[in-house]
Amino acid sequence: MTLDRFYPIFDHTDWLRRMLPLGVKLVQLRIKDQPDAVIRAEIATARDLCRAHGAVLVINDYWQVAIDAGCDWLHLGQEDLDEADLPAIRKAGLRLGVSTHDDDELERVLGMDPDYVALGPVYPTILKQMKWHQQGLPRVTEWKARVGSIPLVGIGGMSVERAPGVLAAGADIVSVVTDITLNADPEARVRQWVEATR
Ligand SMILES: Cc1ncc(COP(=O)(O)OP(=O)(O)O)c(N)n1
Ligand SMILES: Cc1nc(C(=O)O)sc1CCOP(=O)(O)O
Ligand SMILES: [Mg+2]
Repeated sequence: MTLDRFYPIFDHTDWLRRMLPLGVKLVQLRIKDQPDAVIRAEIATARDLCRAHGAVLVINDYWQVAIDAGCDWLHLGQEDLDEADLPAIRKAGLRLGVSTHDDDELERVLGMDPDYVALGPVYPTILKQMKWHQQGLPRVTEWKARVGSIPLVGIGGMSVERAPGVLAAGADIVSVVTDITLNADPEARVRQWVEATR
């Protein structure tokens, strides 16, 4: 399966309702700090919306809920991987994307046969505090050489204007949050993303 090159991340299914009709074909639901019932309901709704629009849905963090809901894709970071039951995830047939930020993390995840590898933050991000400031484009090129045929996702500080350079440096996919969610016109911005990455 070839994943779309445009990979937005949203924290609520209201965003999916708005953006899936515009041509988003790969999307992550990244919910933080919500009660279990909300998380389960949101994941089930996201699953149904993405199926209806022919889009690939990636669930961030909540691997057990994703299994229970019959989802197809998960994203896990390094700390998530410490807690996750990888054999159960694989047995359930879920595909797995993983975060990396340095050499040790990359070495660790290459042994897990991931379905994509994310590198970040390529540019500085305002979304969350991280101990890494920015990896830069040469690092994207280095990571692609190391992951080979595994799809490489560039994340962190992405914009429509930066995406072509990140793809040219070796990323297969560009993932983005605030360039869309903080934009004055998120729908128009998503249309620009779709245009720039198709
Ligand atoms: C595509 C993509 N890349 C990286 C992340 C970050 O995952 P993680 O390090 O587990 O941090 P949180 O997103 O859970 O705060 C991601 N979600 N998606
Ligand atoms: C969720 C996340 N993970 C990152 C990583 O480097 O692992 S950077 C990031 C935030 C991306 O948001 P924005 O597009 O607004 O910078
Ligand atoms: Mg996580």
